[in-house]
Amino acid sequence: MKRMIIQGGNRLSGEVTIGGAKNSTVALIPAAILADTPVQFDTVPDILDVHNLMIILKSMNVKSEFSHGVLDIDPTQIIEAELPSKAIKSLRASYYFMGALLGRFHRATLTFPGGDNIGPRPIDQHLKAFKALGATVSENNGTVHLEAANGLHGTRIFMDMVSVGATINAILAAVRAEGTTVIENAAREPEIIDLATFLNNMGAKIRGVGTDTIRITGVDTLQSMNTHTIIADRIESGTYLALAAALGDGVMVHNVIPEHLESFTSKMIEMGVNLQIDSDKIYVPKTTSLKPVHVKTMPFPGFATDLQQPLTPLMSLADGDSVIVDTIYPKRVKHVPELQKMGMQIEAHDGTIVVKHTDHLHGANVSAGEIRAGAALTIAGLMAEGTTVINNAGNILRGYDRIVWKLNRLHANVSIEDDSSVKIS
Ligand SMILES: CC(=O)N[C@H]1[C@@H](OP(=O)(O)OP(=O)(O)OC[C@H]2O[C@@H](n3ccc(=O)[nH]c3=O)[C@H](O)[C@@H]2O)O[C@H](CO)[C@@H](O)[C@@H]1O
Ligand SMILES: C=C(OP(=O)(O)O)C(=O)O
Repeated sequence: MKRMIIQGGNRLSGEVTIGGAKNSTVALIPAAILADTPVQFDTVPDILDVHNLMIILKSMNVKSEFSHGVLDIDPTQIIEAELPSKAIKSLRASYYFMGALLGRFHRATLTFPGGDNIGPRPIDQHLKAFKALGATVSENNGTVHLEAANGLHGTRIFMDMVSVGATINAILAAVRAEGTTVIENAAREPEIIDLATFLNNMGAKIRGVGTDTIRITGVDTLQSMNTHTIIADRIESGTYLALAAALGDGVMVHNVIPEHLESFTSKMIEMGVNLQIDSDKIYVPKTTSLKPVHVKTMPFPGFATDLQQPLTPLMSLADGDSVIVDTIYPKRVKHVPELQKMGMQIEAHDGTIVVKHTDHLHGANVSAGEIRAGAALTIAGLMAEGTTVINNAGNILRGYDRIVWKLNRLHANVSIEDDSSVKIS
């Protein structure tokens, strides 16, 4: 098990550069197996999810190499093989191999994915989309088998709820299907647009991404001609903005797409943070007084569920009660009892989180139950007096690019140890 050790109390200042979006990257890597040529991605975040996806690729004889933010994938010698269930279970997005393998081989067998433990995460809409496209679905002992014996055929799919994962999986399966597929009530997250940009540049015909109706006309081949640069991670951006406002003496956050963060930055401005927003960077000055806010998480462009936790330490500095209602994952409250251990006045009841003004946080031994709970604990640990040990720090490293290095460059004092007490960066 990995632990993050934080010596709290340092004020932060300087510059930080945001990496490529985790939620784009983890869809782009499975999408790469749909190509008939090698593909290359740039600004790839160095996160555990990427390394686990590379293990899954290897099991299919797909070579990949990752160095200095560039990931090369060669799917031209791909074979059908049993996929490693440990790697599949280590992340959520392994379920994108369902759509991608269906698109490539018209069949797929996978164990159920893992990912953050944030309440029930059914995949009924993914399976509904595969069935509509002509696949049969059978489940046995935690394994899903998909088979489209007569190929995949374009169809109309109305999603019962807005789902990022189901929208992406439907695109992956439909992109090489025969005919036209229309996805209605589709998710509109920027990462879906990024995926479609990658596929369209290889010859796919995907129209309407970013709206709730996506039209995909299947093509016979996908061929990559150029490097795909992954969009900036809006959740990592929001995390550093919140951290900078909570304990910064002036922090510049580079490589940000402000349009992807409007629901978040507008809340910070409402709190009284004087953000200076430029075209691709945001400066966070030292904050003096903060007002409480109410947040309701919604599908994009609403306030992201992945950003409610990183905002809680900042909310604890406001001069009143802030309220969070997570409508996407009402049970996503793993950060609450851990933050309480550090002295934060925070409570969760019936799907509502209330954060009260807290004068003093102290270091504690806590656990990152999921990635964004880990982000909240990291910020709280940096604000607290004394030492904080965050157990299960692997959950943080699943999705935060080179976080120890980035934080220490801002003058934090953070390290990661594993069970053998070996320090890693
Ligand atoms: C790898 C990735 O991109 N992960 C993101 C993705 O997760 P993920 O794609 O798993 O989340 P979804 O958008 O699918 O989930 C949205 C809601 O729909 C429900 N649902 C979803 C699918 C389904 O078949 N049935 C169903 O009931 C879920 O339980 C949830 O309440 O979007 C979430 C919501 O923005 C983010 O928190 C995750 O960071
Ligand atoms: C919930 C998240 O990730 P995943 O869907 O990969 O578990 C997240 O990034 O906050």
